[in-house]
Amino acid sequence: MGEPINVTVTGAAGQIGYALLFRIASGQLLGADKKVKLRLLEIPAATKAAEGVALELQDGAFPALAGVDVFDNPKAAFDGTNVALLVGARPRTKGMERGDLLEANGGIFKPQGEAINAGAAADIKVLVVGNPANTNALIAQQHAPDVPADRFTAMTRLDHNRALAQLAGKLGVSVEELKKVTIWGNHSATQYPDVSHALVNGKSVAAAINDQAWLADEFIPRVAKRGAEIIEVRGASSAASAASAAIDHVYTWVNGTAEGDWTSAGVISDGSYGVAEGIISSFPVTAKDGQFSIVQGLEIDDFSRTRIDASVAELVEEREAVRKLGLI
Ligand SMILES: NC(=O)c1ccc[n+]([C@@H]2O[C@H](COP(=O)([O-])OP(=O)(O)OC[C@H]3O[C@@H](n4cnc5c(N)ncnc54)[C@H](O)[C@@H]3O)[C@@H](O)[C@H]2O)c1
Ligand SMILES: O=C(O)C[C@H](O)C(=O)O
Repeated sequence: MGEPINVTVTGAAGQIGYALLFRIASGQLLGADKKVKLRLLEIPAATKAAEGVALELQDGAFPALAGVDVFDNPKAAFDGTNVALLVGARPRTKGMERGDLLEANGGIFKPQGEAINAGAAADIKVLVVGNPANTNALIAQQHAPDVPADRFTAMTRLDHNRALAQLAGKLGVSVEELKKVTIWGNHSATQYPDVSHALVNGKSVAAAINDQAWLADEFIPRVAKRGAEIIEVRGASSAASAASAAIDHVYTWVNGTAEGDWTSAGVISDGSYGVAEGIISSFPVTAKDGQFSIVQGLEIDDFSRTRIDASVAELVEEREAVRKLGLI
């Protein structure tokens, strides 16, 4: 199995943490052939609860789990870490948009970025889940100048999975029959779930659905507002599905995308598709040898252009807002 891989999870005593940690311990984050050492970071008021989770992890007797440590200090928690899952942040409640959390949560990601810069392993990979995920990832990245910028990613895999599930339901197929679905932009209601390149068993999804009104007026808002729907129906923000998407994101990053397919992830923009350089935006990405690459050369029609531009404009505004708050 080789040396254990250090995985730091922030917000370890929270809802997502509880759903996530046991899946990591069972080997689903990186592959069952790799041992993991968990490093749980919490605020001081919640370290006791995190210690309780650590006891339960021990009780799972997971062969892939090489150890669990609990920290209340980011410098210690990120020291030598290979994979960092930045989950710890306040979730929104009914009636809020994720952007409303910028002021409440943004401050968490500056010291964490600095701690990653100071002590993480050279191969560090960071996934930001805490909302607003894209801009929080940007804040962390901006405070880690010695870490390659492409190691900071934000989670839009949950949106991607939601899109797959909605399309599979509409078409009466299994999710594995779908390929090349894309989420563009922000993990917010402005995101653009795009099926214009998507395939079902090798044929165009748009042609198979043959209903532009359903795509524009039902599918897109359903996916983009699913987080709010979960909060409304469940009474709390999504947790197990978010944990599942975090597992998928990192597993794909490390183990690669399948030939002829791609996934969606918030990655630093190099200006591809006219997306403002330097923001963390969701793109269609492939993964190979532990690296995400933005899929190049896709045709963007007028409908897609308008939607991508709207979400990117929101991300640029969020960047301005955190500049004004002195967070970057
Ligand atoms: N990107 C996505 O798709 C997605 C999906 C679901 C939820 N989320 C977001 O994930 C975040 C966590 O959600 P949750 O339901 O687990 O919330 P939660 O309130 O149950 O847990 C959050 C935990 O983070 C801890 N925390 C707060 N500040 C911290 C810090 N500075 N360092 C370490 N830990 C800290 C809290 O003590 C708490 O235990 C929220 O911001 C939520 O909106 C994102
Ligand atoms: O919507 C939220 O606030 C939680 C999360 O980002 C989600 O998409 O479920």
